[in-house]
Amino acid sequence: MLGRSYGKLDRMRSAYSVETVRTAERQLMARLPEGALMQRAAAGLAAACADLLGRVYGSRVVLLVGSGDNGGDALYAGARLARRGAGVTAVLLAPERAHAGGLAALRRAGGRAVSAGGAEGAGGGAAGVEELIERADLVVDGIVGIGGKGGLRPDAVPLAAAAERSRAAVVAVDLPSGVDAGTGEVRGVAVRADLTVTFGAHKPGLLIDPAREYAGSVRLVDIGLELPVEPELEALQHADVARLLPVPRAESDKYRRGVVGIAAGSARYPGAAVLAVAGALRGGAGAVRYVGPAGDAVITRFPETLVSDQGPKHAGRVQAWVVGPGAGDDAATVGEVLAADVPVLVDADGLRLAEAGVVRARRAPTLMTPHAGEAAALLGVDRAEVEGGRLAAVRELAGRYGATVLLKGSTTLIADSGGGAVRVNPTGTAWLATAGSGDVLSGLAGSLLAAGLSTVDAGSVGAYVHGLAGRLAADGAPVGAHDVAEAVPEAWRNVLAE
Ligand SMILES: NC(=O)C1=CN([C@@H]2O[C@H](COP(=O)(O)OP(=O)(O)OC[C@H]3O[C@@H](n4cnc5c(N)ncnc54)[C@H](OP(=O)(O)O)[C@@H]3O)[C@@H](O)[C@H]2O)[C@@H](O)CC1
Ligand SMILES: [K+]
Repeated sequence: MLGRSYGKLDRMRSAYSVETVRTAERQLMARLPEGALMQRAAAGLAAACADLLGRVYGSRVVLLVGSGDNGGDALYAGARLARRGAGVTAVLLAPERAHAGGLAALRRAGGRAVSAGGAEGAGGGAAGVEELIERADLVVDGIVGIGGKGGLRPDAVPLAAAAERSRAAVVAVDLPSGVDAGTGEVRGVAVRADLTVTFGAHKPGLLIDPAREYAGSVRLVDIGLELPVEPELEALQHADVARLLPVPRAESDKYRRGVVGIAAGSARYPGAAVLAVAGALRGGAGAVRYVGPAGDAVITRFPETLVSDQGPKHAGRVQAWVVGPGAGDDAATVGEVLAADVPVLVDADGLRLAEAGVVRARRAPTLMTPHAGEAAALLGVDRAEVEGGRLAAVRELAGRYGATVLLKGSTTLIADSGGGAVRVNPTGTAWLATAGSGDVLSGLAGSLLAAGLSTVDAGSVGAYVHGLAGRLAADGAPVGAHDVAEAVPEAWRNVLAE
């Protein structure tokens, strides 16, 4: 086996909960002159806006300004842009509660302010405001940030809609207004940004769908916060994955590299077995052992597979098992695999057939890999509930089963039952939503388990490489699951080349 220890997680992209960010901000603010943090935030925001505009002088900038400090950031950044020659108009959602210092700074710099709803001064009135937004070059969304509760309020909805219609680039301040910073949930309308400039730390909502989709690309502005070692969420990057990928040593033979057992497929669904083996052969284990009724199909496609028609118990030693893809109703095989004292990955039909009590009682680790529909069935809730609240769902399942759970989707999440940071995969692509793609992932991640990675690492590295393989294989066109499996070596090389 190739045990790989993972030291300092210094390169990961991390996200921190709103409470953690608030605490860090309070501690820092106590040591700094008043307003210093907001100036740092505004300076970073204005620089990002200027980059996006290219030419600041003569550009038309509209600020959408709510009643909190998020609006304050927008106003101070607007003042900086106005000083560089932009025509800046602030649209105030609550004129009497807008950040006073920010508003004064904007006015001093030559910017103007109008009310969002009423006809307060020239250019006011709802229709006029929407027209202003539609004709802008840049819209800055400072409606609400980490202080937001619930979805966007009704008075802000027409502004978000006008920003979406507009040809202007939309920059969200800290977060797109209307998304839940902590969970990634989106209730009703939210601002759709091209760029989100976030301060101090990523918030979970910026990394998890559906909110992530609203954020566009995300730029982090360092405002000097000191954050705890363990984040709430972490996303591996190329360098992290490169350090985790198993590398054979000079003295390795196939058994030392690990043998992965695949108990999958049925006479009716041989394809799932073939695809799981296709993933497993490219996942770093030294050998792939296949057990089940689809042996002929497997050996025809992959003659290097060790095929057995005995059950898992008599198949010979493996360092990890994958069970479930295309398994139909074969509960006996699932039970036999779960009784083995090695790491087990349970996918697809296997999820339905694995009893929670049995999984919880296992001494060796278990990795479960449901998609949203399967997770919903296990939790007894609607699929929409899982899709809308992915972070809560993955944590709940991990707790119930005492297992590591990988919840598939465009932002795949991996949670350990022991708590700790949840991993989020940044390489997903919609092209991976294709039949059999999950079978490839289960083989790949199972192979990484056999090579000695922990369940959390095998799941997150598997998802990362699988997502990258999907992108490389697709390259803008539809692909089949076997194309994804074949692109795994290229994805692997791509990671190591960094
Ligand atoms: N702290 C720091 O050091 C730093 C903080 N910084 C910045 O401050 C931001 C946090 O500021 P914050 O705490 O003032 O809250 P914020 O996000 O502006 O919203 C609260 C206001 O919005 C309102 N509101 C609530 N829900 C709403 C909804 N759904 N739809 C519409 N409105 C809604 C709510 O109104 P109320 O409920 O009172 O009527 C309240 O007045 C943070 O994201 C970052 O940008 C940076 O400058 C760096 C330094
Ligand atoms: K915002």
